[in-house]
Amino acid sequence: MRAPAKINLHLGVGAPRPDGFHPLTTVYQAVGLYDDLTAADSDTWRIELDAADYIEPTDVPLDGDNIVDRAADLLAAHHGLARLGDVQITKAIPVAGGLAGGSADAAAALVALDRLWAAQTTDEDLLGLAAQLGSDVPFALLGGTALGTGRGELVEPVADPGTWWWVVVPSATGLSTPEVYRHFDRLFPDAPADPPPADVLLAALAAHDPLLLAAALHNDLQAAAFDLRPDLETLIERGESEGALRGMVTGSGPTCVFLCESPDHARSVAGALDDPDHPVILVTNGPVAGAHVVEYV
Ligand SMILES: C[C@](O)(CO)[C@H](O)COP(=O)(O)OP(=O)(O)OC[C@H]1O[C@@H](n2ccc(N)nc2=O)[C@H](O)[C@@H]1O
Ligand SMILES: Nc1ncnc2c1ncn2[C@@H]1O[C@H](COP(=O)(O)OP(=O)(O)OP(=O)(O)O)[C@@H](O)[C@H]1O
Repeated sequence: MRAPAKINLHLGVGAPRPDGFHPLTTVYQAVGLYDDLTAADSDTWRIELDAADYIEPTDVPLDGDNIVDRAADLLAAHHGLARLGDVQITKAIPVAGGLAGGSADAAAALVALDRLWAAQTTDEDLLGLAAQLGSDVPFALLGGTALGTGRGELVEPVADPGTWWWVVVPSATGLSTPEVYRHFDRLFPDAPADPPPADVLLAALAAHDPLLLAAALHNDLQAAAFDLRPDLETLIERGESEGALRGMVTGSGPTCVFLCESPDHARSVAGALDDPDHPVILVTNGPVAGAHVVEYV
């Protein structure tokens, strides 16, 4: 199985609900950075990790705190099955980066274990289980480009013809998603109950106009991320002065993404940003498929 990272092209955040979650209007796009996951028959349960060289393996828990472990528990309980299998995660999505890497693994695990256990879970039930695992997990199943509402777990595909090019700049240290939301609450105690809508962004996507999209990119968590990590604002200013159409923090950060006109343009912006503070710079595109089976030959 292969599952993609996401970026949020629009992230409108409202005042916290009684359950503590924030109502969102978000536009997700799945981009071509992937975690791979395989699940094999076993009479025990085990998770192993193989991480890209820019990922610190100790950042990913391998015990019950791994979201794959939780996904397996939930799916097994749903069907009254025993949780058995050998799971191998090959991680390339930066950890705690705002790219929903854990959510990608959870989505991949649900689909891989459903096949391994011949459980034949319906799509509707898979989406329901995904939502219990995390707000970003249903989108990792769906992929493409989608409007997310509720706390982000209600997803529906939107029109996004063509391909967009992105430079993705992860950070050596992550940001905690709950901490960024808490800081948003401190900065914006009067946030509206209804999150800002995504209409302008959706129109830019449908028109496939890069300048319109650049102007429409929006992230209500960006101010909180900048406050916690002032270096991110400097990085975005640098990327834009190096010619990116627009730079933005994705999700709760700290990963920054830069919209570019073409693969060549993206490679040139990536080259200009390369420095000792940013040893990892990735060029990718979207939209791409959600969690899907890859047959290895
Ligand atoms: C920042 C985003 O990545 C944007 O897509 C998501 O909103 C985060 O989604 P996620 O990591 O799947 O988040 P969850 O695992 O559902 O929630 C983790 C924590 O983030 C905060 N959280 C998350 C989603 C949301 N709509 N409001 C929140 O306040 C809550 O403190 C929650 O306890
Ligand atoms: N399979 C996993 N991969 C990565 N992190 C995991 C995994 N399982 C549990 N975690 C824990 O979850 C935390 C958040 O990781 P993740 O990479 O999903 O963050 P994120 O990309 O910021 O998520 P989001 O964008 O959905 O808020 C990590 O710090 C780690 O402790």
